[in-house]
Amino acid sequence: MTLQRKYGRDVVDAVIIGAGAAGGVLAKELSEAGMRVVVLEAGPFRDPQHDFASDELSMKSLGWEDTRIVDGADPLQMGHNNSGRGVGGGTAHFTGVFLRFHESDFRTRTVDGVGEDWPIGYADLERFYTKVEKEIAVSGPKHFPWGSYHGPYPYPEREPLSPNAYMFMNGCEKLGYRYSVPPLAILSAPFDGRPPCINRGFCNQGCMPNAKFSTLIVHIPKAIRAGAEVLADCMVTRIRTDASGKATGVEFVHNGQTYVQNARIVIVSAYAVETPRLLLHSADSRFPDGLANSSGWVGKAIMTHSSHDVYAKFDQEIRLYKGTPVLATTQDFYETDPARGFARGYTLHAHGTRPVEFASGIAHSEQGPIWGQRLRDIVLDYNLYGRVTMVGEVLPSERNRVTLSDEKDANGMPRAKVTFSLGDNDRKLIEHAVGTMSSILRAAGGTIEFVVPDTAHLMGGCRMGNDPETSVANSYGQTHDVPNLFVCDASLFVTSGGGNPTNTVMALASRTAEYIIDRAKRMEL
Ligand SMILES: Cc1cc2nc3c(=O)[nH]c(=O)nc-3n(C[C@H](O)[C@H](O)[C@H](O)COP(=O)(O)OP(=O)(O)OC[C@H]3O[C@@H](n4cnc5c(N)ncnc54)[C@H](O)[C@@H]3O)c2cc1C
Repeated sequence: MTLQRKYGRDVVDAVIIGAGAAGGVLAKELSEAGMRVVVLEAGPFRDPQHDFASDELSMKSLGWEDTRIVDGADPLQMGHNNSGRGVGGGTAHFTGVFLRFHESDFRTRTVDGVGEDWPIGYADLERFYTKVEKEIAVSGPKHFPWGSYHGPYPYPEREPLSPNAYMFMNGCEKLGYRYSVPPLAILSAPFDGRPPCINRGFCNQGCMPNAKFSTLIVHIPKAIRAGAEVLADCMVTRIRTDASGKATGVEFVHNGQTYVQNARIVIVSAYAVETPRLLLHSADSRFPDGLANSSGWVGKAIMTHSSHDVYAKFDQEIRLYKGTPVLATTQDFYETDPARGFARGYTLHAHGTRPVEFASGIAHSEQGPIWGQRLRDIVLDYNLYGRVTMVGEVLPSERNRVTLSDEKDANGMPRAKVTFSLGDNDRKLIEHAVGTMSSILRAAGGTIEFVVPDTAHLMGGCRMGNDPETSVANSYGQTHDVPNLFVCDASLFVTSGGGNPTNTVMALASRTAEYIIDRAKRMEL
């Protein structure tokens, strides 16, 4: 079937590659400012009521399932666990924990002598955090104990209706750790035609009732109302440039056919693996090492969060499937404490899980491998398990990177190769966090049974910075080499922070949108 296009023959103001967390924000902001915008999204345009199912296995399809080659000492597990595909991107099946970064996250080199400083600080993002949180009615506590922002959040905190959250709070209480219901991009009361959460607990399978925010249901519909054209199932395979070195548009594939979209500004919001992959693949005679890559930093310093889970067995039922997965959190271990012997820190969440994730997790736990009758016996006791999960800072390393492999995908694009190894500091941090998680579970009355190594979230690979020799883009995502080419997504992150990243991704996108609108008005782009 031929692709129906509104702006097919036009040079639009902006083409946005990827309709995820950042792409959604940009599409809404730019089109509401009167710019003519085309959004190209590799995955489908889903309807939550028809296309989301309360089914753990079938909803794995929300993840980016194309093959990626992984290597390094700690190869990352790709797919549903860390990338989304389809309008909404990762926000369609993310957990909805909506934290701000702390001030120290932007200055780890200065404060702790590790990582790198960002070219911006918390203060530069503060009003964008506030704007994004208000726009999607983030629910949160009246007083959040950690970081620079202590609330109140736009909507009241969620009732922690989850036995796992109560278990966690009980354990923290006994040990003297502070805890809180986290800020969540999940409604606690009706907002903008959407209902409050009814605790079905299928956040990671896509929220059918629309109580959980995603750009699929919030930003993209607003962008379309403002005139944006959103084309789903369109995989961008190349960014085009002209003889003067400016970006002129993109090539994309839909149903096996290649199309071109011309634009005055090209914005890549394809996430931490696909953004560097596309820039590297867009090499031409003028940019032989890939677009925006005169520094050699495209693809470098990709990061994840360490995300070990600790499971304990209790005498009473916990039922990890009940309610919103994360309803209790502590950031008491977020900042560097020299006595611990490593830099930076982590967030801990009481984190629910469904049976398939439980079974596949414990099967490769540090106590494993576990399979066969033993696995069946353990899963029969699923209701008795409680779980705590960490979100640990992983320091950037030049060696952790995305490159192009020799293998090609169905569109003839080289598959991404993702090389990743944890560093010494990362391992010490994990060991400490596993100790803290275990002590909380024990204090709550549980017996530790399984420690499951895991990672979550991707960041970096096109880091921002002031120095064009050691970074890909400035703090607005404008690439140093091609002034009308922007990167705007999690790949801009300089460090990973020790908390969930999406509020920061969206705040950065909101800031970039303001910059582009301002420059476009003054004809400077
Ligand atoms: C299971 C899970 C739970 C999570 N929980 C949380 C949480 O609780 N809190 C939190 O803060 N974060 C969470 N995250 C992380 C969050 O999803 C990401 O931080 C966020 O989505 C990143 O936004 P982005 O705009 O950089 O990329 P994405 O949202 O991933 O969007 C990128 C989009 O680009 C599209 N794309 C890629 N390549 C191309 C191409 N060549 N052409 C066209 N389109 C392309 C993709 O299909 C995708 O839709 C979670 C993630 C997962 C997977």
